[in-house]
Amino acid sequence: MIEVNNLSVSYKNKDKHIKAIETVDLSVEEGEICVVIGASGCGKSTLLKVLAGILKGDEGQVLIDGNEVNPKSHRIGFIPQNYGLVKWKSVEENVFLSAKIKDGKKSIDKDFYRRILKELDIDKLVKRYPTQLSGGQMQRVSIARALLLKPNLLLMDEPFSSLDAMIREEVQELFLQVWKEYKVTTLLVTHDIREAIYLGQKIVVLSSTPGKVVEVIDNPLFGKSNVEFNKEFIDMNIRLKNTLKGERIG
Ligand SMILES: Nc1ncnc2c1ncn2[C@@H]1O[C@H](COP(=O)(O)OP(=O)(O)OP(=O)(O)O)[C@@H](O)[C@H]1O
Repeated sequence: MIEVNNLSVSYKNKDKHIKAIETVDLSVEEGEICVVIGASGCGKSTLLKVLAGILKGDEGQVLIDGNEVNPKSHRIGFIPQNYGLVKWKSVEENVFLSAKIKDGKKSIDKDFYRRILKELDIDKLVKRYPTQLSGGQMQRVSIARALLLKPNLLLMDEPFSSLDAMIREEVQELFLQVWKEYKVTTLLVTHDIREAIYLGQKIVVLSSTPGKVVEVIDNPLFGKSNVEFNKEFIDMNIRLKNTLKGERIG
């Protein structure tokens, strides 16, 4: 279980002090997918970086199963917004990277590796380097790397944003399939309302900067495809839109 208690984070640049997140409380149950949605600049990436152990908060704490977050001891798969690929390593080496660091190359589940690469449609790109890939392809390599690690906690920062509509739906579905098999606790950040409704068992809405939690929704529409014209979906869409709009104005 992930617990974020009273978390505030700020950036200090020379004479400037930018508060990115203010007194955020949030919990994610074991095996749950929690989607965090909010306007651009509201602190979503900052929250994920603290959960990944890359950034420290000014106040508050982040606990994974009761222990302070520690990337060395916890198995955290992180898909950052800029994909986080190593430029001088091939696609294959990039995909192996996190699992290799954690467990050594010999322990990598090669069947799972082949399956993910095929389903993400990057199996023909394994010898290429990141500079030879499109944004959407780099995003899929980053997703493959995080999934191959078989993490206990998966942190995804707008992981499907560079994919075109058709591929996005396929990759979202693949993610749900893998999640159903491994039930990995997941925190996914997005500003796409449709994606939040499809992928979030729990949806947490953040206010505009500094990000505060304004609403937490247990989402009955989680994992349901082709529901865009159902009243329940339309109502949820309007509810989220209004909360986000209200927060931007307020
Ligand atoms: N390194 C930094 N130094 C100073 N300010 C920063 C830094 N990184 C982020 N910020 C500021 O902190 C706030 C939160 O940024 P963050 O990237 O977490 O937002 P976000 O919700 O992920 O945005 P987006 O949806 O556009 O990716 C913003 O006001 C941003 O300008």
